[in-house]
Amino acid sequence: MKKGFLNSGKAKAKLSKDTDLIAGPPKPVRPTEHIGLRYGVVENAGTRPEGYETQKLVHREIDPLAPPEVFEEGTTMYTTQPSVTMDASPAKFPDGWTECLLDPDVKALILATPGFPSPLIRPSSCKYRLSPTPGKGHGLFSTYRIRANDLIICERPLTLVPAWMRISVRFLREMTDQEKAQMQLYEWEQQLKVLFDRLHPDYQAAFVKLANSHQRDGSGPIAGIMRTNGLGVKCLQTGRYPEEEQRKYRKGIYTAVCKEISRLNHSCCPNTTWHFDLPTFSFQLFATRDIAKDEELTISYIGLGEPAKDRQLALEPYGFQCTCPACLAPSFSDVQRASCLSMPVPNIGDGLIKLALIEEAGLQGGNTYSKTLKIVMELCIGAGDAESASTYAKKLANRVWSAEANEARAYTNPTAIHSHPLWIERT
Ligand SMILES: C[S@@+](CC[C@H](N)C(=O)[O-])C[C@H]1O[C@@H](n2cnc3c(N)ncnc32)[C@H](O)[C@@H]1O
Repeated sequence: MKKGFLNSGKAKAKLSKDTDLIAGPPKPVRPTEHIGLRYGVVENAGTRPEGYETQKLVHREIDPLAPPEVFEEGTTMYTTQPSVTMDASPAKFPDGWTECLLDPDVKALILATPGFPSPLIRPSSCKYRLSPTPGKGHGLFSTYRIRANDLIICERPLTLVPAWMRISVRFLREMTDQEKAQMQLYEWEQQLKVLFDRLHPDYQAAFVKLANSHQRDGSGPIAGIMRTNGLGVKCLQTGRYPEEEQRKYRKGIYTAVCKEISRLNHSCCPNTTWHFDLPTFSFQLFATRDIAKDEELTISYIGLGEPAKDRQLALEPYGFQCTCPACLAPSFSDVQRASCLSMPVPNIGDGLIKLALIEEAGLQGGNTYSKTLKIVMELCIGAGDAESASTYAKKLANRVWSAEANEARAYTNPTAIHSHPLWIERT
């Protein structure tokens, strides 16, 4: 679409879904940092202090192809990705699309991704069902035996929004911190409502069916569902935020809600893991070990290296007590986890022991397992054993979700190992 097109009568008559909106306050308001989101039961949740003025957001239609530098600092953009026409329906576009709230430079990054938007990579068949699960609401269960590394689900999220956002709130002098936090949640909901209204009715229906563990902390209904079901997307970093701010405030990280994958319950020994694939703009869910028919599929909502009591603390916003095997036997599993994850790998034998111990702890979906496989592969190269090195490269390459898989793909046969820098160095 050409610049200026949006002002033409033709454009107004035929508003297409690739017409983006930007949101911003009517006059400059000093942006405020998140005070920190509360959860659980918050007193006076959802009430607005007397005299509080709701921020009126101004939405403007813009040229969807406008470069990021034309936007004012602090502008966020409502955009549909991949872009579809107004009459798009899930039946016509089974790959689906996502309603996004993006920083303009992140939208530019998505559009510049080689291959974007590629069609979804579909698993050979549907291997799961949604069923009630005692004490956990609903969950996903396998309908077939699933093998380790198999792709189980591939889906585009319904929504994608920043995990951290500048939210303009006109604070009154007498407001307490609690009230300020409540007003941020209130204003956030107003912005999310615009996004929700852009969803296709079928997607809206799927969204409102999802769990909400934030019903008594002042989160609006849309924010509550996002806080309960959002999966983190870290690959949309544009270098705008320093690393420290990314870690501390989750700046530059996005959170996405899915119709299917958001139905997965948590386990500290999960049997699946997921990865966001930018070219297809989709989440891919993989089995991290063999899964029996009718077993519940689980992911981890949190980091798994910490002791059970810290993990439970991190799970508090989700409002449940974890009863996975590791949490039921913390005195054993805390030691088991800490020792296998920190075990040094001076030789191939120790590497193989470490891999077996990580499997025993149920942590084979994690980074430490991939990193150990890589070290074992490199130790095999050092020992001049191209055959074994390629076997471990193959295992690594099959772990599509891991950061190391891409590089390993080049070394999955013994001849290719001869082109590995470490092999060249030793010969
Ligand atoms: C992302 S949703 C998962 C799907 C949800 N069970 C449903 O019915 O749609 C997260 C919510 O599921 C429940 N949940 C997830 N894992 C659980 C677990 N291990 N034990 C108990 N409840 C769990 C909690 O209520 C949590 O807030």
